[in-house]
Amino acid sequence: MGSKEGLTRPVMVRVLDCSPADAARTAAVSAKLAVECEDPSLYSVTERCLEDLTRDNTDVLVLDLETIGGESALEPFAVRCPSTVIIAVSAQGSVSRAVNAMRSGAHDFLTKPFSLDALASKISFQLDQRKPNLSIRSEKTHLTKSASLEATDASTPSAARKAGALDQLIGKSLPMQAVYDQIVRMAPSQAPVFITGESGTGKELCANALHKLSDRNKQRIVTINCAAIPRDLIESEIFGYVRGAFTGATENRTGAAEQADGGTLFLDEIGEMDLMLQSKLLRFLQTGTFQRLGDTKSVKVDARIICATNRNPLAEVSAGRFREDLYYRLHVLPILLPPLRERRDDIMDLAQIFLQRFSSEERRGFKGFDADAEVSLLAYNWPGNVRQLENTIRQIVVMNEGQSVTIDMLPMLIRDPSGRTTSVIDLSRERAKSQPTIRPFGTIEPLWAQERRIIEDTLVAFDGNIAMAAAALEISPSTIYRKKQSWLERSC
Ligand SMILES: Nc1ncnc2c1ncn2[C@@H]1O[C@H](COP(=O)(O)OP(=O)(O)OP(=O)(O)O)[C@@H](O)[C@H]1O
Repeated sequence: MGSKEGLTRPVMVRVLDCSPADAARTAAVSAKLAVECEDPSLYSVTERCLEDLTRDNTDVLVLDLETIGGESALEPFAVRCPSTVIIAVSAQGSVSRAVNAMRSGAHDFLTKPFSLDALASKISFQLDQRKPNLSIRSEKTHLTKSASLEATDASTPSAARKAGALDQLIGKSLPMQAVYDQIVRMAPSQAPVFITGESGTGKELCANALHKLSDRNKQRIVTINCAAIPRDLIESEIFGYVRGAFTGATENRTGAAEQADGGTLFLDEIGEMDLMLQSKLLRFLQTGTFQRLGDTKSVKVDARIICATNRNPLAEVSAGRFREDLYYRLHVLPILLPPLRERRDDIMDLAQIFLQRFSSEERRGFKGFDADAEVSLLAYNWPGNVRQLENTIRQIVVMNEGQSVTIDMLPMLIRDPSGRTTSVIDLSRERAKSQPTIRPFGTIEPLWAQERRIIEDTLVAFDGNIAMAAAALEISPSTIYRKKQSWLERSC
């Protein structure tokens, strides 16, 4: 078996098929490829395969759709190994199945039974597109570094950490190690990165690490939070405007896209962007050019796009709130940040580092947590994720003295075992029950006022943190911003 020019290590092929005979037959494709292959790994159980994808290097993954539960179950595979060639196979081939499989992350599709030559040719075509990636050195294999990674001297998560690019991200759990690996692999690329994850899971930190590890790090990363800016101002924030474009535009202003020229444009909470602006962003992605508001000239900009959302982007597409074509333009390199409750191994590491940081900032002598406090921190569900843990530890440090954090220093919400599963909404309902609002008999509180009370209660419970309150209420932060604005307007 010869080695193709440009490939510097054996290719790793994995096959997932609940029929061991089919899996073995498919795996024989490795003998037909014009590249050197390691012994293929065969799986009949989805979970085992997913585990190995998180841990080890994978170049080619052949997935039987009946085994994984259909094409909609493909996404976790694509998310875990964004640079792997994924070929979906199925005994029930149809055009719509093939299209759906490719939309969910497969690179190609074959109907069973297929010839090994057909499979080999599809794999070879895809591998040819990825030659540079195949020379990336992974921690577990011995490969040659790619030129761009050498430039930042951060071709592995541990090298990236040594170089300081991952310093802000704390957590050694397996899901976070997989995230670090994705960051390191995706950073040198020019393709857009799409980060998803609940509020407070570290999406902004992740975007900053991607920028720091890229060869664009000499230029700026410019962040626009689409939820925090009123909708009618987002366009001018991103694309800028010229004097006279609207009332109050007294001078020309460059937008975030121009400021990010040569660097990175990070569009946080992109799910909040309205459909008209989504079209303009799509045109910018397609052409690299845009017009400032009120201008007729086009501006050309070279900015790498990273975007993030705490919504489910595919559900937003289905609901018609997010353009499908924009989704596929942006969703090239996906990163999914796991919620804290799914990586409990990280809770005490994070808590300890926050405790040290805030003790030193606030001149307190805290050194650690006693056993009961630790048990409560570990048992709590953390709906506001790392941000909630960080705020909780800061609050404890500010409000208490001592060497060890004890259970009575924890907020009631976390310390009360019966409250561990109690949501903030439940708490505000309890509060409403115990302190009924006194209103004249027969009057009914208007809906907006009731809504305002619930939102304000939740904000109090989360120390005014809008993102966390929004997550607990299962609404978007922009809804809270807009409601606050409307209450202000009512009181004027
Ligand atoms: N892995 C982590 N290590 C250390 N700090 C973290 C980590 N993840 C998040 N944080 C901290 O939690 C807070 C929220 O992080 P960040 O803003 O990146 O989250 P996010 O997912 O972008 O939130 P949102 O969706 O609300 O914008 C920040 O103060 C950040 O420093």
